[in-house]
Amino acid sequence: MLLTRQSIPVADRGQHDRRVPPELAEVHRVAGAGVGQDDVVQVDRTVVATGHAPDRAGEGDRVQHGHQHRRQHRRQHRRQHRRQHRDQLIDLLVVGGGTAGLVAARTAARLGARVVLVERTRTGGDCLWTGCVPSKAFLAAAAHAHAVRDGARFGVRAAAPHVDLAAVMTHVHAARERIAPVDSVEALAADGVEVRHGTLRFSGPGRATLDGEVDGAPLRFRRAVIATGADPVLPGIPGLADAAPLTTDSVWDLDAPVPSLVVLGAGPIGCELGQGFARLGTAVTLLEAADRVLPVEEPEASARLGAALARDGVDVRTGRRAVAVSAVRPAGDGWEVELDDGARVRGARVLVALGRAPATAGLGLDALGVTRASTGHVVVDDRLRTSAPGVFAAGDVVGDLPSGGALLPRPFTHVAGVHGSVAATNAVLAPLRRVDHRAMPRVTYTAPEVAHVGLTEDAAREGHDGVRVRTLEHGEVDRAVTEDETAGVTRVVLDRRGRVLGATVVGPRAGEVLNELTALVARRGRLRELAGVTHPYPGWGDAVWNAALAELGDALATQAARRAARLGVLARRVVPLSRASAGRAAPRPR
Ligand SMILES: Cc1cc2nc3c(=O)[nH]c(=O)nc-3n(C[C@H](O)[C@H](O)[C@H](O)COP(=O)(O)OP(=O)(O)OC[C@H]3O[C@@H](n4cnc5c(N)ncnc54)[C@H](O)[C@@H]3O)c2cc1C
Ligand SMILES: NC(=O)c1ccc[n+]([C@@H]2O[C@H](COP(=O)([O-])OP(=O)(O)OC[C@H]3O[C@@H](n4cnc5c(N)ncnc54)[C@H](O)[C@@H]3O)[C@@H](O)[C@H]2O)c1
Repeated sequence: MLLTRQSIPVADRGQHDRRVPPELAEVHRVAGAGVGQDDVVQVDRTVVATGHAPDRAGEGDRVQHGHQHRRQHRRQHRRQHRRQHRDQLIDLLVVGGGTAGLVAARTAARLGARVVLVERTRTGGDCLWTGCVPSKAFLAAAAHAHAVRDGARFGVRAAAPHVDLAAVMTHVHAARERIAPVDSVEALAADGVEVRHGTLRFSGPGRATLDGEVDGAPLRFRRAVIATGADPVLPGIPGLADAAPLTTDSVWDLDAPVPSLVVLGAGPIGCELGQGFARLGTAVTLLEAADRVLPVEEPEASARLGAALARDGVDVRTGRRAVAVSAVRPAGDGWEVELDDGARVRGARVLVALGRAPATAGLGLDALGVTRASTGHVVVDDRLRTSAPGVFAAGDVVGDLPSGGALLPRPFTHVAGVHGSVAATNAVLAPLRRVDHRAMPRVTYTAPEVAHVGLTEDAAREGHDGVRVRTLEHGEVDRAVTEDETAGVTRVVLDRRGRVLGATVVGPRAGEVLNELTALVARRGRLRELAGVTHPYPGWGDAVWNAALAELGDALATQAARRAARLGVLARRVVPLSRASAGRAAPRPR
C-alpha cells in the first residue's frame, strides 16, 4: 500500500471523504491494483487535505497553499515514480527453464511473487529433451528387442527382431511430446509465471539483459535463481571433433541404423546408451578410464553391471582412455579410436559420454559477484545461496555442497527439482530451508538397474565406527527366481545401532525397491523397523524385508533377549490361561 498513516474503508462514507483522490487512483491503476468499494485504501492525510482544501484563505494563504500544493505534488510524483519502479521490479528472475528453473518459478509464483523465467531454447530442459525422457524411452525399445531375443529360455521362441532405428526414435520423440505440455510456456503462464525467450546475461546486481541487448530495457530484479544446467563435455582428444561425435544433444536425431559404436565413458550415460544400442543390434565398444563401469557405485554393483553388459555383447574396456581418433581408410568406413595402451577400436560412430560441464559461460556471473569453482560450477551453501546477495543457484549448475566428498550432489532431475523448490522459497521468503543431500537416491536404468542411496560402504567406514553390511543375494528372492533374474544383490550399510547409512540394490526395479531404504536413510531409521511392515509376496522388495527380518532375528538372538524369552515361556508354564489370552472371537462368558 502507498502510505500507511491512515486506513479508510472506501465503503464507509459516514466519517471521512472516502473518494479515492485522483492521484491515488492513478497510482493504483499503474500498480495494477483495482480499488473496489470494499477495499481499504491507505490514504495520506496531507493528500486528502490537498484535494479538499477549504477556499476560505486570503491571498497570502493562497500563495502559501500554492507552494505547498506544488511541493506536495512533487512529493506525490516522486512517490508515484518510486512505486512504478518498484512494481516493475521482478520479485524472482529465474534463468533456465529446465527442471530446477521450472520448479523454482512455479514455487515462487505459488507464493505470490512476480516471477519471470528466461529460457534460451525450449522450456523442459535436459530431462525432457535430451536426458531422462528420451533415454528411458530408448531403453524401453531396447528392452523389447532384448525380450524377443531372450524369450527362448522361457520357452518362447521368435525370429530375431528387426530393429528400425528411425521408428525407435519416433517412439522417443512421441514420449517427449506427450510430456512437453506440462513444461510448456502456456502451462507456466497458467501457473502465474511469465516466460521470456532469449539468452540472459547479468549486467550487474539486480540487472540483466536478454540476447546481449545493451540498449534494450534491462530486466530489473530483486532476487534471482541461476538454473542454467550443464552441457556435454567434449574433451580435446586429437581428431575427436573431426569425427562429429554423437552426444546426448544429437543422438536422438539419428534416423539410420548405427552398425557399430565406440562409447567414451562408462558413467550412467555410457552404460545406459551403450547397453541400449547393443540390445538394438549395434556392435558397441565401451571405454572407461577407471577400473570398472559406474565407478562411483559400490564395486559389487559395477561388477554385476559389467557382467550384464558383456552378456548383452558390449565389448567393455575398463582402465583405458581414448588418446586419439582418426578416420578409417577408405574414408566413410567410420572411425578408429586409439587407446592409451596402443590398442585400436573401430566404430561407425563415436558417442561421447564423459560428463557434463555447467552452463555458465557468458552469463555475466562476475558482474553479479557470483563465485564459481574451478570446474565452472556455481558455488553455493546448503541453502543454495551464492556469494552474491539475493542470488541463488539450483540443479546441474551447482557445484559441490559443503556436505563432504561422500555426499556430493550428483546431477539428477529429482535433485534439480528439490533445489528449485528450496532456492525459490529461500529467495522469496527467507533463506531458512536447507538441502539435505544425505538421502538423495540415484538410479542407473540399465538392465539390471543400479540404485543407490546414502553412503557407500567405504565412505561409511571412514566416518563411522562399527559399520556392518547386510547383503542379500537375489538368488534367495522368490520373485527373482520366477523371472530368472537372480544375478542381483541388495546391500544395506548399517551403523553400530543398525541404522541405515546407505544402500545399493542391483536388479530389476531396483529404483522402486530403493524407496523404502531411502526413507530410512532420510530419517536415520533402523533396518529392523521394516520387519513389522508386511510386504506382498512375491515382490522384488522381499530382499529388503528379508534383510530386515534377519536384522530383527539377530537382535533377538542376543543372550539377554534369549534369556528374556526363556523366562516368558517358563512364566507361561506356571501361570494359568487367563481370559485375556483368548482372541476376540472367543465366546464371552455370561
Ligand atoms: C542422457 C541423459 C539421461 C539422464 N537420465 C536421467 C535420469 O534417468 N534420472 C535423473 O534423475 N537424471 C537424469 N539425467 C540428468 C538430468 O537430465 C539433469 O540432472 C537435469 O535435467 C538437470 O536439470 P537443470 O534444470 O539443472 O538443468 P537443464 O535441464 O539443463 O536446464 C537448464 C536450462 O537453462 C537454459 N539456459 C542455459 N543458459 C541460459 C542462459 N544464459 N539464458 C537462458 N537460458 C539458459 C538451457 O537452455 C536449459 O533449458 C540424464 C541426463 C542425460 C544427459
Ligand atoms: N539414470 C540417471 O540418473 C542418469 C542417466 C544418465 C545421466 N545421468 C546424469 O548425467 C551425468 C553425466 O553422465 P555421464 O555418464 O556423461 O558422466 P559421468 O561423469 O558420470 O561419467 C563419465 C565417465 O567417463 C569416464 N572418463 C572420463 N574421462 C575418460 C576418458 N578420457 N576415457 C574414458 N573414460 C573417461 C569417467 O571415469 C566416468 O566414469 C551423470 O553424472 C548423471 O548424474 C543420470
